[in-house]
Amino acid sequence: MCTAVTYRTHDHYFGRNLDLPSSYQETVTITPRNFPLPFRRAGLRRKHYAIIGVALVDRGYPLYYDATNEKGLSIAGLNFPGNADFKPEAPDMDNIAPYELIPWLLGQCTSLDQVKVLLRRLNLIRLPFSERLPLTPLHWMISDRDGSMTLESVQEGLRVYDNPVGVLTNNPPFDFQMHHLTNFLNLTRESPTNRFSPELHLEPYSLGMGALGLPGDLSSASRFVRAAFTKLNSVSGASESESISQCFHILGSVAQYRGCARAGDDGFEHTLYTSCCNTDRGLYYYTTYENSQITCVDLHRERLDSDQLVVYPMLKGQRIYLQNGCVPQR
Ligand SMILES: C[C@H](CCC(=O)NCCS(=O)(=O)O)[C@H]1CC[C@H]2[C@@H]3CC[C@@H]4C[C@H](O)CC[C@]4(C)[C@H]3C[C@H](O)[C@]12C
Repeated sequence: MCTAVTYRTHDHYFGRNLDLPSSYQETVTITPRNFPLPFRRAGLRRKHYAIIGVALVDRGYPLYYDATNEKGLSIAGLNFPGNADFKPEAPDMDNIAPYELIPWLLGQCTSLDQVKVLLRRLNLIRLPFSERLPLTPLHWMISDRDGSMTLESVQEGLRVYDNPVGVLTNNPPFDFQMHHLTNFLNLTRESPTNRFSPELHLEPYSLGMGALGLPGDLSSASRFVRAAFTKLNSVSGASESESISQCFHILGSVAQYRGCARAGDDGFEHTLYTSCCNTDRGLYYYTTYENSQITCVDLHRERLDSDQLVVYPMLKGQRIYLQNGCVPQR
């Protein structure tokens, strides 16, 4: 499963964990403004906003998992098995395949208001990218500087929710996740006082007891609550370094460690990468499961008027700073 979050200090940040048993060869991919973007049922778009994010490039097409455009609009796709339902083509609608949604919206929109206009005509269709990469059940968090929304194509149709938390995980559907927060309305960052019974003398024995009851497991419902609590109580300085550090810590609170959640015969769910994009400046930061050093790719260092994709492999090996010249064995 996955988690996406936004974080705001001086600048705006959009990040996600990608949790899977194994990777697909994803890369940090920049789609410049003149890269021709073919849409299977919605024509060819020759000019669009530039996009940076993580994608699998297949047959020359950027299959984005999460991305931000040069105007700071961001989208992440997360697994939504059993609930995502894509539709047959419909006349007078923008018929968009799920894998096309990110380039479709980020190519044309600068804000959530513009996205909302396009969503009125959007029909997410049951059209796979290829035989090797079939349809996968996704839902999306879409964010700009001022807010977030959740997009779910379910049996009843397209559901668009305001997302005042700025967090998305996986199942169940988003209206459940929001309502579920009610169960935790009593949690607090402050030290609690005894409300259990005036007949007993009960005192906290540790800091952090105001959040006793915050779910610690890796289920998507629990990760939603935990990421929300961590994010909404986050305090950090506004510098770039302090901001991204805090954003990585929020995502770290819901990261998955290999071995704790079995994923079928394929192995164990683990956080393949964590990203945090400064959406105001087009800086895409990431770490991987075995590389805790933060790596950054800058959208604005590329030739954004080009027509060629730019692809950076994710740096995956652990990088250890040898402070006194030590030589780790093996
Ligand atoms: C699996 C991932 C979600 C992570 C997650 O939640 N994992 C829980 C697994 S489990 O449910 O717990 O077992 C999602 C997130 C984004 C997705 C890609 C989006 C582009 C493209 C769309 C095409 O249509 C199919 C291939 C394609 C490359 C997609 C593959 C896969 O679907 C990706 C990686």
